[in-house]
Amino acid sequence: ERSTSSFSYSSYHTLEEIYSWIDNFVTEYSDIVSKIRIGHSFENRSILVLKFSTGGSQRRAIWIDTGIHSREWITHATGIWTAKKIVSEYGKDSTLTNILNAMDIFMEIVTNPDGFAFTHSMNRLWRKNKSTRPGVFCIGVDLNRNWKSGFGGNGSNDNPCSETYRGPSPQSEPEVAAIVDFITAHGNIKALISIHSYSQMIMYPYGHSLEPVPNQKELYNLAKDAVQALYEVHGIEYIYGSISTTLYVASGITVDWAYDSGIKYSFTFELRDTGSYGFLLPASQIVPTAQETWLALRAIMEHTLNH
Ligand SMILES: NS(=O)(=O)N[C@@H](Cc1ccccc1)C(=O)O
Ligand SMILES: [Zn+2]
Repeated sequence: ERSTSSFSYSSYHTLEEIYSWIDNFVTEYSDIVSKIRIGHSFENRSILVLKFSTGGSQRRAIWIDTGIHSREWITHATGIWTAKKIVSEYGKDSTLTNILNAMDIFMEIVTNPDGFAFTHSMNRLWRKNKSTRPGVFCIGVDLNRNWKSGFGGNGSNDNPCSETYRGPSPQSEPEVAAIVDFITAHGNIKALISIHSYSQMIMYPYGHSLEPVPNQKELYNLAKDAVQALYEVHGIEYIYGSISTTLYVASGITVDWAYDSGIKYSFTFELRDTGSYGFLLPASQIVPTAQETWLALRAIMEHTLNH
């Protein structure tokens, strides 16, 4: 099917279906979207990023990633829906149009392709990547503990059999190194949003320490506005604050690295729900979740545009 019109945005999909959708999507909307291969996974799958751009070069940009934890299927599904929303709203929604007339958006939908394939084939609740090392019995590194900022601290584990195994060294995992290299080379990313599930939270750095970041008040108020915008769609209540004070201490995480790299608008989302279904959120909640999440994303992107 060449067009994306037969694709169900209210279903969960396999890795192959998502990669095929990406090809159809960039073909169909080639005037505004392109596909970039930023690297490959441990098992040699392509790591793909969608670039939304209306022109210019090296414009300020926003990074969004979903699926860094492979079992969090609602996040990939939300990313796909959001990609379609962006191309549908450009020229219609004035806020989004203003954002895309001045900035680019980069979206990595399947940030952990090996783990994601494994959740379909063998273990629905797999979280980590699938890296192996000589003499190490257990498989996989927690890609949200492998980043340089705060690496090795509390809230990460040096036991390879742990679900929060940090890996042997910062950026040891190709899935993390690919993003670090891309964002560093780009040099003009102004906001980063890393999307997880579940718990219904919008949080900002730091995770590795209880210390507030310099612009904590600004991030607190922006998170508050984003949570309110989300609530107004379907009445779903999120909590918000810094990661370490709102959730728990976690070290070597994406958003701490982003913040310390100069991306002052770094956020992490925990989507629906609060535990009734958890990682097994029914497909019937995909579109409602994506619809409400869009308002929060747009609020953060608009603030980034204007500051
Ligand atoms: N999605 S989750 O269930 O794995 N929870 C996340 C929570 C989290 C998300 C972002 C930064 C630090 C911590 C985790 O990585 O532990
Ligand atoms: Zn997660």
